[in-house]
Amino acid sequence: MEKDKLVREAVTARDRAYVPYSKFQVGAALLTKDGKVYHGCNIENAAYSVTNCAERTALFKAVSEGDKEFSALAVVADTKRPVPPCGACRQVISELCPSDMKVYLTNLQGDILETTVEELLPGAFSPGDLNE
Ligand SMILES: O=c1ccn([C@H]2C[C@H](O)[C@@H](CO)O2)c(=O)[nH]1
Ligand SMILES: [Zn+2]
Repeated sequence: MEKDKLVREAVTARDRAYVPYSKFQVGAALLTKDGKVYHGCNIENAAYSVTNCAERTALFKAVSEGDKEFSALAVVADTKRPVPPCGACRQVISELCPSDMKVYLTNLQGDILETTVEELLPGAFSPGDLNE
């Protein structure tokens, strides 16, 4: 799938954000190796800290449906610069996606920062560090 199409999917996902507190809508679109797209939006809570970000929503939806092979992720918000994922999402992305996978960080003005999982969290704590 083309980058621009995946970004448009993320914009669609963003419209479904549940953000009564921050009013800051974020959307994500996660492409699987076999061409399926999982949408994610941020979902807030009156107990603020249990909010789930758009990126983790998309990843958790995919894994819970049995998908675990991913080829790209797009994220969008109404930010001046392409929206940077938070630290928690970087950790989860790095656990579940290949390190060389493309991540498209975007905003509503159409700026796109093309990065990779490894660049988002270099030296991430990973399953191999558990010494099992
Ligand atoms: O990359 C990001 C950054 C922030 N948020 C959400 C969390 C919260 O609902 C709101 C403000 O931080 O934006 C995301 O979903 N993804
Ligand atoms: Zn996050």
